[in-house]
Amino acid sequence: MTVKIGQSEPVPVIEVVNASKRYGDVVAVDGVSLQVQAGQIYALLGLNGAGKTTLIRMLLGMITPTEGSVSVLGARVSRGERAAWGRTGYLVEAPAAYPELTVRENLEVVRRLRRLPTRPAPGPVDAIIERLSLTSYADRRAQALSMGNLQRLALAKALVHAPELLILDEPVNGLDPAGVVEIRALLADLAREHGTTVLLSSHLLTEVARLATRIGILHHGRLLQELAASGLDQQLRRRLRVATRDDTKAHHVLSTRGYHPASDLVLTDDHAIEHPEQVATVLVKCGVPPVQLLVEEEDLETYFLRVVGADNA
Ligand SMILES: Nc1ncnc2c1ncn2[C@@H]1O[C@H](COP(=O)(O)OP(=O)(O)OP(=O)(O)O)[C@@H](O)[C@H]1O
Repeated sequence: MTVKIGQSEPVPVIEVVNASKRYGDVVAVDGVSLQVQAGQIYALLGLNGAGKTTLIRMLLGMITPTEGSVSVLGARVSRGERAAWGRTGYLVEAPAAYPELTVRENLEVVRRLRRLPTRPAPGPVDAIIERLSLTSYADRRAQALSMGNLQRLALAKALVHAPELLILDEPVNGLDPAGVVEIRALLADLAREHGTTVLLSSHLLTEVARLATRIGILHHGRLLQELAASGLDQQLRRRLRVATRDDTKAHHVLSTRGYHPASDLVLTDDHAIEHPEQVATVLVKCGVPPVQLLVEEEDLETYFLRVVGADNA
C-alpha cells in the first residue's frame, strides 16, 4: 500500500514537521520531525512523560500543535478534520467499552458507527472476534472482562474496519506474556500480510525491539534518536571483562601494552573486544594467565537509559 498524490512520489503515511506542544511552561513535544513509511511498524519509545501520548494525540487531531505540522495519509491533520478517520484505527486511552454490553455488542456499535456492511459472512465483527481470540468471551459483558481481554477488545475496536494505519498508545499494557506474544504476532502479520502501517508507543525497549521495524526515542519531548530495529545490535556497547590471580599486575601489563583497562580489568578498547585471544596471549606471556575472559554486551534497557541520559539519575 502506498499513498500517492497525483503522479508524484509516494508520500509518507505519517509526516510530522517540527511539531511542538506547550502547556504553559511545560514543553510536552519539542520540535519533533519524523516520517513513517507505508508498511512500517514505527515505535515511539520513551519514559513516562516523554511526550508519546501528546504526539499521538496530535496525529489524531485531538491536540493542535503549538508549532509545526502533522500530516496523516496525505492530509494535513487539524481539529475536526475527519479525512483520515475511516482509514485509521487507534487506541489512545485506557481501554474503554460499554460495560453493560457484551464484547460482540460493543463491536457491533463500532461497526454501525463506521457504517460497515455485515456481509459477506462472517462479517467484520465475527471476523475480528476470531482474529483477536475473543470467541469464548464474545457474549460476556465488558464489565466482566479481565484487563487483558478488555485491552484485546479495545484493539478489536481499532481494527474492525481493517484500517490502513493503526495508531496505538502502549498497546500491550495490561496483557499477560501470552497476550503480549499474540498481539505482537498480530501486528507483525498486519504489517507484513496486509501492508498496514503501525505507529505505537511504548516504554519497553525489549518489547519494541521484537516488534518494530523502526524506533524513535523520545525524551523530554524531543526525538533524540531514530534507528532501524535491525541496526540496534550495532548500537549496543561491548566490553571485555578479564580476571586473573593477580589483577594489579595484569592491570600494569595491559596498560603497558596499549590497552586501557579500568581498575576492575574491564576493557573497552575495540581491538581487545575483537581479539580477546591477543589479550590472553599477552597475559600468559607475562605470567598472569587469565582465569576468565568474557565479552559482555550492553542489554537493551541499559542502552535506552544511556541514550536518554538517565542511567545515572
Ligand atoms: N494537558 C496537559 N497540561 C499540562 N501538561 C501536560 C498536559 N498533557 C501532558 N502534559 C505534560 O507533558 C509531558 C508529556 O506528557 P505525555 O503524556 O505526552 O507523555 P508520555 O510519554 O505519554 O508519558 P506516559 O508514558 O506517562 O503516558 C508531561 O510532562 C506531562 O505532564
